[in-house]
Amino acid sequence: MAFLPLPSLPRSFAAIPRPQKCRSPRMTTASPSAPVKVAILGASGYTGAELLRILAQHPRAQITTLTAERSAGKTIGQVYPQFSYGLFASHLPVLEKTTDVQKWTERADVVFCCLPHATTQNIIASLPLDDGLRVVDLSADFRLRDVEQYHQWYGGEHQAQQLQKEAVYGITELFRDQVRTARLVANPGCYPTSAQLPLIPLLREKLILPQDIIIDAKSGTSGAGRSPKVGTLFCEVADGISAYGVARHRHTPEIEQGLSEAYGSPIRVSFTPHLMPMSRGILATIYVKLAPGCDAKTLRQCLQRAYQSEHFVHVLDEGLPPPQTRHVRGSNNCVIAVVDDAVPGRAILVSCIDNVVKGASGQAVQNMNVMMGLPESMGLENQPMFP
Ligand SMILES: NC(=O)C1=CN([C@@H]2O[C@H](COP(=O)(O)OP(=O)(O)OC[C@H]3O[C@@H](n4cnc5c(N)ncnc54)[C@H](OP(=O)(O)O)[C@@H]3O)[C@@H](O)[C@H]2O)C=CC1
Ligand SMILES: CC(=O)N[C@@H](CCC(=O)OP(=O)(O)O)C(=O)O
Repeated sequence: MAFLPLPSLPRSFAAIPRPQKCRSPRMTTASPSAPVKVAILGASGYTGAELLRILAQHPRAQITTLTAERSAGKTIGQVYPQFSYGLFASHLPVLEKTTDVQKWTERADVVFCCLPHATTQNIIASLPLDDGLRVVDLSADFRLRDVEQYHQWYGGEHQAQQLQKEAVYGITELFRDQVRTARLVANPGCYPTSAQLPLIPLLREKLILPQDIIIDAKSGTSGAGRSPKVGTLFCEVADGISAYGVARHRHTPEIEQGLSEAYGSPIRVSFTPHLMPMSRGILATIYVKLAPGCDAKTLRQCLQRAYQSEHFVHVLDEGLPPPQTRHVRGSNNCVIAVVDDAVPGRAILVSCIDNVVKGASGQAVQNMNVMMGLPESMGLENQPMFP
């Protein structure tokens, strides 16, 4: 987070990309060395808290607004004691109500929206996007472009259908050019990030068949958010593992949308999420059918080519043990392994992320960096926490 004096200006900051349809971009009037003013809506939730942890180390971000619902009026240190110490804490504003839009948008260049699904679309529709405000939405409200599909999976009419069509889907490595000029980025879901990073390059190059893709994924309980629910109580989660949303999880259409666009025709997948007795992490084990003439080596080489210049996506060499959640914990990394299945004609991909970092707040900051013309890895250099 920015406490003056600010570090020297990154070269790329001189040419901040213009958002689409922007009438008066806020940052063009600011000095190039000015901090990027950030509002976090839903700061008292897990993804909001993770944004705070990341932005505390971001040299250009200045947090000007934090909002909450039940916790409005409190300091963030009263909600999360870890944020009550030191210089960082003394610069943080008190949590205010999200609904006071006029008041807080005047103090923001970028808004991170960490609110529950369905609540988000009304809030975002009321924001002055035409005035240059840039938004990264962490909820699912703007991820599905098809209005009918949204209705089918989330229920209710979408309240901002134009923005739903306009929003750019923000897996940064795969859609960087669109993210750069977007007014509204739909930050992907955690499971969809873990599945699409390995699958999309393979489907673009048609190295795997579009049929019979099976995604078996396991998540830590922070994925369910901080609001109390029976399903995430200690006794329900500890000492066991459970499948949930079997054959009907709302991330299925999100994954299918990305894979279908990559392949050029509709793809259906079998996707089963599981809840694990751990706080963070996603491990996705993905079973695919190889296109004629391909093997695990062909797939690995394709992924290594696709991600060779990327800071956060790492494709393991042959023979290395598959990634574990503890290898990415607290980092913005996605680590991928590719192996030949014992069954001829099939391969197995193992993909690992931290659900609240690359699966949510880390990717959101990565998108903000791209949108604001900052170095993409700024604030995201954290190494994984192990043990
Ligand atoms: N957790 C994860 O791993 C991921 C989550 N997401 C998505 O990001 C969003 C935030 O998730 P997460 O942080 O886990 O959720 P939490 O439940 O932990 O936090 C929700 C936040 O929204 C606020 N809030 C709740 N109801 C309302 C309301 N009616 N109006 C305004 N604010 C409200 C809460 O305030 P208060 O606490 O004060 O009531 C809290 O700050 C969700 O849409 C989620 O699906 C996306 C990817 C991964
Ligand atoms: C463990 C757990 O409950 N996970 C959440 C997914 C969290 C996430 O990435 O995404 P959304 O933004 O789409 O909520 C779930 O299954 O609904």
